[in-house]
Amino acid sequence: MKLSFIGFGNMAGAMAQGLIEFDCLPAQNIYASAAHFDKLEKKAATLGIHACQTNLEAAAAGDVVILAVKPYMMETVTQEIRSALVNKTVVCIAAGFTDRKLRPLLPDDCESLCVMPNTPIRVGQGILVWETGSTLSADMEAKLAELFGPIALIAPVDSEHMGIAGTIAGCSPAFAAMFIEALSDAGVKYGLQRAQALEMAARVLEGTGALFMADHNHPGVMKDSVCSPGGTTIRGVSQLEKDGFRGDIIDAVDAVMNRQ
Ligand SMILES: NC(=O)C1=CN([C@@H]2O[C@H](COP(=O)(O)OP(=O)(O)OC[C@H]3O[C@@H](n4cnc5c(N)ncnc54)[C@H](O)[C@@H]3O)[C@@H](O)[C@H]2O)C=CC1
Ligand SMILES: O=C(O)[C@@H]1CCC=N1
Repeated sequence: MKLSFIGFGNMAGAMAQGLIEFDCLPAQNIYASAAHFDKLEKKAATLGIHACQTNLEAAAAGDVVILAVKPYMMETVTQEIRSALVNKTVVCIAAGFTDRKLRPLLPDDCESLCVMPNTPIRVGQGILVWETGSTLSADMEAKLAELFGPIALIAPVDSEHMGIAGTIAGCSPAFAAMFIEALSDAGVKYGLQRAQALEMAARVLEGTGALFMADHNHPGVMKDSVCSPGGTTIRGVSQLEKDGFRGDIIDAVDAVMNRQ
């Protein structure tokens, strides 16, 4: 399979790197175009993929064309490459897109899918929110699931829930990074070296996530297993509740959803 990225920024780069490093696809099967060719060329050389001079050249090269520009550019870019999308598989990763919004931008003779990836796909720990009921053939759906399965949890959702699932998967790495930063700030405040505090904070998120994936215990049960009666942790938990920690997270998701 040959894969083309139209737009090769943070998200496309993370997807390509994940695919290559986890041996899902050889680098020479990946093509990309972007706004600035000189910048793209450097990135492409590091990964061993093909840098294309134009979007049309990149779109023509792939069996699967991944639309990875900003959402507001999608209309212009699809118009530009429309002729090259005939009989291709088109995958759109733009936030806020579902099949209903994407299809009018594409030629009739192509199959398409809307997904929402997240940046941890680069290290094989991603999520790929996947819109169900797409125009993909069963054969291509299986091929794409096989391609991305080793580097992402495939999360099928219906069109109505693409926005919220995309927010939980796609935006939350920023929220999680803020938690890591804040926890490390606290460590530094009490004298830890920044590098060690950051590694510990990141490992806490990684390890707690892994615990959940292993046991599927309710997070409340996981929290209780750390809080001894009259102990130290419950004091921190109590303060977080006073500060509205959980409400803040839900408010953050509301803020994203209200923008979509
Ligand atoms: N960054 C993230 O964590 C996630 C991003 N997305 C989606 O991925 C898409 C890309 O986002 P990022 O990679 O974060 O943005 P970015 O700003 O890092 O990358 C955008 C890319 O588009 C290129 N570009 C700009 N104009 C172009 C044109 N006319 N033709 C071809 N390429 C052009 C830029 O050169 C750049 O390579 C967006 O639609 C976003 O909603 C989805 C999930 C997560
Ligand atoms: O903030 C953004 O626009 C993109 C969508 C999901 C993550 N980043």
